[in-house]
Amino acid sequence: MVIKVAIAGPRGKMGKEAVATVIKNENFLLVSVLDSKKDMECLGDNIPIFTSLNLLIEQTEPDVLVDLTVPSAVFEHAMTALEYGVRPVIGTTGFTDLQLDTLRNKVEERQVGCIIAPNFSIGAVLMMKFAQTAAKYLPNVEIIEMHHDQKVDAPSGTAIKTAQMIQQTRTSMEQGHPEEEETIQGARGANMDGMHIHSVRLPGLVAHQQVLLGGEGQLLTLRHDSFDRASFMSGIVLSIEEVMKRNILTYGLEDIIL
Ligand SMILES: NC(=O)C1=CN([C@@H]2O[C@H](COP(=O)(O)OP(=O)(O)OC[C@H]3O[C@@H](n4cnc5c(N)ncnc54)[C@H](OP(=O)(O)O)[C@@H]3O)[C@@H](O)[C@H]2O)C=CC1
Ligand SMILES: O=C(O)C1=N[C@H](C(=O)O)C[C@H](O)C1
Repeated sequence: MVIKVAIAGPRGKMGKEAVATVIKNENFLLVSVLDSKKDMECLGDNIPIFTSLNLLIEQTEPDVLVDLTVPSAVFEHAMTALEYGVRPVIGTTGFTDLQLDTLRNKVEERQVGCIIAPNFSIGAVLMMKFAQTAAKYLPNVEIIEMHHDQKVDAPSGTAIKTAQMIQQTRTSMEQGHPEEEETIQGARGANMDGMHIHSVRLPGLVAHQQVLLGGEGQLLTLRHDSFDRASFMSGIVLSIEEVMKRNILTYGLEDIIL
């Protein structure tokens, strides 16, 4: 069966790559795209562009909506898609806990699959999994995520997901000196359950993360680098295929890939 796919954010850095990936996959048919401004009638290959998700769904009937947009738009896109029975595959980051819970309830109510993947690259998923295992033995954790300077959310979705996975194995505790004080606010980064997350934004970067795990006289460093957005494409293909088989909300690709 050919899977009918729509993509939100087709002119973005990720969206462009995803459009090319879906078009060249013979098991998928790109039926439409959702843009914030319709300054073209059609994308190449006569793919219609919509600015209204409702109209896009009613007129082109996709099976799956791939969202690669912005934190301020993605939640509404996902809720609308689920309402229509269209399965979201979401790469966009910046969800609040409340939004994730609301989506989970919506998926349960509609019984329609939804995949939220903070990171589509296999290397990043492995890094998160290895960090989760390591933190059981080395519970002093600092996460340093580094991205291009056009990124709007901080910390990255990958860093948040990494810390959440580590929380499942690490005994909850504060780190550093009990009386430590910041001379400049923010110097110790964000504090998630005692773990510290530091966000670096620089031109020239794509997506990079280090997880530092300290112990007595030792340091374990786990590092992943995406040098090119091609690194995310096989995860998008897998998610489109997998979301068609599921009726639950899947948050993170570790349960699918590993
Ligand atoms: N899960 C993963 O593996 C990855 C996730 N990401 C995430 O994907 C998202 C996109 O990243 P990236 O491509 O770098 O960002 P870009 O800023 O390059 O692209 C975002 C695109 O979304 C469009 N857009 C904004 N609002 C809407 C809307 N309401 N409807 C439709 N389109 C809209 C923008 O159009 P305009 O500028 O005209 O408003 C723009 O073309 C981010 O949240 C990022 O964190 C990125 C890489 C990997
Ligand atoms: O904005 C990006 O570029 C990326 N966003 C995702 C995140 O927030 O973790 C995934 C990847 O790191 C690239």
